[in-house]
Amino acid sequence: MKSYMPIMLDCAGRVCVVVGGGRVAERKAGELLACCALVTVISPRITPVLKQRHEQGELRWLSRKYAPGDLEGAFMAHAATNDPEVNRSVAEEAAGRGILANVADRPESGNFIHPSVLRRGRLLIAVSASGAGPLAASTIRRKLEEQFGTEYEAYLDCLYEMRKTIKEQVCDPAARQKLLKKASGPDMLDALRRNGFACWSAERIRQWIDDNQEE
Ligand SMILES: C[C@@]1(CC(=O)O)C2=NC(=C\c3[nH]c(c(CCC(=O)O)c3CC(=O)O)Cc3[nH]c(c(CC(=O)O)c3CCC(=O)O)/C=C3\N/C(=C\2)[C@@H](CCC(=O)O)[C@]3(C)CC(=O)O)/[C@H]1CCC(=O)O
Ligand SMILES: NC(=O)c1ccc[n+]([C@@H]2O[C@H](COP(=O)([O-])OP(=O)(O)OC[C@H]3O[C@@H](n4cnc5c(N)ncnc54)[C@H](O)[C@@H]3O)[C@@H](O)[C@H]2O)c1
Repeated sequence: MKSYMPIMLDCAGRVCVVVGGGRVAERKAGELLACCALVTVISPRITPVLKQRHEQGELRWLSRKYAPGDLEGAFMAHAATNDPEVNRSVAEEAAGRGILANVADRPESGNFIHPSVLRRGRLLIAVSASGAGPLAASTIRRKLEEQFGTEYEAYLDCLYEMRKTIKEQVCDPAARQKLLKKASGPDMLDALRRNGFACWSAERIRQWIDDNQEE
């Protein structure tokens, strides 16, 4: 069985090339734009959504067929055309340049695959069936959507503020570690739930630190 390394990749400001302009290219470009990559789509035809995003200045579109050399300067490439030969050429160029490549029709000729993704603000859950079947991954992701509702966005935003304040205000390493552990535990989720998931004020956070430091 193929075993993949899961990582969270920072693509912000990096040139990511998507070859092809159909439904699959649209999905991959969407994920890239969600993480602030500089997206270039190369395809004679593109979907209405990609066209709109191009018109809004969100991505670059080269309205032509792929040509070898198009990956120069790219951080990552997606081969997502409906022509297996073209996808193979893109994969070969990417391999020659040593860049990250995802190949839609022959995943084994690239060096990464996409998981099914659930985003709740800072919370990101990625599910992969390691190539066994994308629809299985997306079914599991849908189940997780029920379990991890939209409240997790507010919860993690609040936790972020709490951790920042704890790090700023508590110098003693042992006390700090104890508070960070407590803030990340299930009690905090319950406390926020009781409060309708409204984020605590800076004052309320400081109060919580004082109360819990004394224990
Ligand atoms: C999860 C998701 C993420 C995403 O793409 O962003 C994803 N595919 C999704 C949808 C989807 N894929 C396919 C259909 C049509 C129905 C069907 O055929 O089943 C649909 C449904 C649709 O399009 O709506 C067909 C398909 N997919 C691949 C092949 C080629 C092959 O397997 O060899 C073929 C046959 C093509 C053909 O025969 O023409 C390959 C891959 N697809 C992967 C990911 C990677 C493995 C992930 C894993 O196993 O964990 C991998 C290996 C490479 C990659 O793409 O990175 C996304 C769901 C998003 C969500 O809903 O959450
Ligand atoms: N990995 C996945 O998630 C997944 C899911 C479904 C399908 N697929 C596979 O992905 C591929 C694309 O699927 P789709 O539904 O987006 O297809 P599609 O037919 O909707 O789009 C294909 C796109 O490729 C472009 N194209 C064709 N030749 C080109 C060239 N020489 N240079 C640049 N662009 C070119 C076309 O203009 C079109 O925009 C297919 O091979 C399909 O088997 C993968």
